[in-house]
Amino acid sequence: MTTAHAPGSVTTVFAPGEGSDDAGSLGTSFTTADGVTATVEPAAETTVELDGEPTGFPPVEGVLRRLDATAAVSLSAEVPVGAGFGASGAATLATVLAADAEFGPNRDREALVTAAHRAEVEAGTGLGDVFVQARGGLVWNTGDGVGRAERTDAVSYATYGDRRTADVLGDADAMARVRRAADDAFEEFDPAGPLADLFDCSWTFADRTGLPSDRVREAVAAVERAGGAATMAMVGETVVGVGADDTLPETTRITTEGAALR
Ligand SMILES: Nc1ncnc2c1ncn2[C@@H]1O[C@H](COP(=O)(O)OP(=O)(O)OP(=O)(O)O)[C@@H](O)[C@H]1O
Ligand SMILES: CC(C)(CO)[C@@H](O)C(=O)[O-]
Repeated sequence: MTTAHAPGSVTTVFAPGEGSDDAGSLGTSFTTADGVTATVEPAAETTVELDGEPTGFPPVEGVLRRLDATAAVSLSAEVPVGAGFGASGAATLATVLAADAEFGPNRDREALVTAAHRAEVEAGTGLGDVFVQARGGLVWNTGDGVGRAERTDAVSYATYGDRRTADVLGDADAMARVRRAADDAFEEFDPAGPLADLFDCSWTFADRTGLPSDRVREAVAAVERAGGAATMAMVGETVVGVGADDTLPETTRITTEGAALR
């Protein structure tokens, strides 16, 4: 039995990449210390459980097929699933690291991360989360290559429900709005600046995409009234904020640690 952990990741601005699927998306994201743990054991056929309950998990099942492995996968999530924390990517990345260590043949890390990414793209559950989760930190690509900053800021959040990323990525009108709004947001982005400025600029992006629900809008407004800054975690019913500690009930922090065996 082998266990691996991958951090969650929150994407605040994104745009689909223009190149091959393997290039990942453009955007700004940060990894969260809270993530997903996967424990993998040999089994005649693949099964997945999440926090003790049997479930279907297409990108996890897909990445095992890519390794030509069958396994019993037990996932434990410290962040909500389907809520903008990249839990699907974290589950897939932790599974592929653990499965390769358990079954061999000890592929290099880049090959495993690429396999996780392809499984995410195929399932429609992510466009680049696993690259961020493999690295850790504040990670961005606004069109000039990947940048990374070692940040450990505290972040508060509230989650109001789940929303399938695949539904949003498959909506052509929504994605056209996303592309237009991202172009402007990338011009404002300053990776060395305070997180509050990133969240303000990200909220301008989110607002223009039309993706935030009324509940998300109300929570962002409440944080702003309390003197903080907040935005929507793409693509979930989740608000992340700084500077208004009591307004959002949960807390996590940016981690610089990427996915690893435990
Ligand atoms: N109990 C569950 N609730 C929600 N999703 C679940 C559950 N069990 C398994 N899944 C799977 O988890 C995946 C959730 O993927 P999705 O991309 O929507 O969310 P996420 O990765 O947590 O968030 P995001 O991509 O928005 O950051 C889907 O493949 C879904 O089938
Ligand atoms: C698709 C996405 C913007 C939202 O889940 C992000 O997770 C990504 O880039 O993989």
